[in-house]
Amino acid sequence: MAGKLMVAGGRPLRGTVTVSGAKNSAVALIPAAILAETTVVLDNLPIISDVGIYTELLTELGASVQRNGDQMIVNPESLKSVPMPNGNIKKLRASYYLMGALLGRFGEATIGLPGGCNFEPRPIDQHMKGFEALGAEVRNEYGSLHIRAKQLRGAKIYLDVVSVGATINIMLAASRAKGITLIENAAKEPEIIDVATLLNSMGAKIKGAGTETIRIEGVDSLHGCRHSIIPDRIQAGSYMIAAAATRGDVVIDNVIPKHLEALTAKLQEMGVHIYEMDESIRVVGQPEYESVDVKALVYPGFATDLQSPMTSLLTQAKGVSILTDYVYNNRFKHVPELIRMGAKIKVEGRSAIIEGGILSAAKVRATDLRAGAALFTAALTVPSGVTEISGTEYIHRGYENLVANLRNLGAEVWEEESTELTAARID
Ligand SMILES: CC(=O)N[C@H]1[C@@H](OP(=O)(O)OP(=O)(O)OC[C@H]2O[C@@H](n3ccc(=O)[nH]c3=O)[C@H](O)[C@@H]2O)O[C@H](CO)[C@@H](O)[C@@H]1O
Ligand SMILES: C=C(OP(=O)(O)O)C(=O)O
Repeated sequence: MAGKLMVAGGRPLRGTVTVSGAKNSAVALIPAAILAETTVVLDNLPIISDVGIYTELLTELGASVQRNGDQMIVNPESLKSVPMPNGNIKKLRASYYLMGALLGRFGEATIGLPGGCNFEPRPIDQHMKGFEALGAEVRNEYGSLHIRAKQLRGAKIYLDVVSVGATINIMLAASRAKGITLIENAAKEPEIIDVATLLNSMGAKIKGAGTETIRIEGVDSLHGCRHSIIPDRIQAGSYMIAAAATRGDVVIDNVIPKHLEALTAKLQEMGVHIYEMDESIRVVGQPEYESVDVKALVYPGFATDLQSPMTSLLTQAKGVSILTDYVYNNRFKHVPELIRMGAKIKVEGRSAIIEGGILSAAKVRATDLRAGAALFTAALTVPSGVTEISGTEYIHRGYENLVANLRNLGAEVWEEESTELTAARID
């Protein structure tokens, strides 16, 4: 449903919120499951639209998929490598993992170019470079990639850019290649370790996930297993930022505090009080914050997926902060919308220069998932009036139960069906 999120801000968030499993793991683990020849059970799945679309994609491929709350049972016994040029494949970015998974399982895949949050061009040349190094032929015809290999063979692959998606896609295909694959300059995000853990439980032989060199010894077949998904560090980080922005006091539960170190350090530098427990983090907001400079980098640096909501928090600091994204060249679609809410922000190259000040209610549009996070964070700080955020379909890609969670924390938030008929802004 195209909807709008209505936020009457100005209330500090207080209480406890429990974070779901990680979107960026889930959307890789679900396709990884089809490499198995028997049933895979995934626990702690987030209930978000990306997972719903992936459930449909697996069904279209002939797998039997059962969902019970946060559990998914995938039986891939009747799976086929059906060409998937259009439809659901275009609805999410991580559909590209079906390329690696089908290539590993059947030696062939025909998959349309991915959709999802296109806040800037997001090439997948490194994925293709990896498949080709493994011996596959890749043809791009009418917006679909046809990938074929008579026999995948292990290879040494140096990634020109550190890419989460390319690292995982190559791991998926290489786990069924003959011989040894080395991925050099691999991404180190926790979700990569999660995927390697699942594949190893399925019988793969992967070492080094979480470091810059991953070694995969191909195996002849993979089998079913049961796996629990890691907590979503981006959802957790978003609640931490919202708690600080509203000067609230929130315990965020079901987190791995180590995954959030870069954010925690930055919040502390601003003056936010943070207490880490084994599986939870308490964030206690303060009346005043110092301005800081933030650099979004690959893991373990500050996550680019948190830079948009962080932009909103920095509007609450004294003075001028500079936020630079070194992962994406131009991930600032949230900035013009924040400016509509009275924020003083200038974008120069890959940096946003943010001057602190009070925001006001406005009608704004989320054009991607984390732009949505930036907007609900900003709206929660607005002292009076109701902010209307359209584009909730993006927000539902990555935040399980957002409205209920924020309401439990004392926010006045609700969702309404959008009556906008066109993409043009009518306000
Ligand atoms: C489903 C998922 O896990 N999505 C995450 C994943 O996206 P995704 O895996 O798509 O992002 P990448 O890590 O691949 O992208 C990092 C950078 O490398 C560039 N690049 C990437 C691949 C490629 O073949 N060529 C190339 O030039 C991209 O344009 C980008 O500038 O990591 C991003 C960076 O942490 C996060 O923002 C996304 O939330
Ligand atoms: C950009 C994101 O996701 P995706 O790569 O799935 O579009 C995100 O989670 O912020």
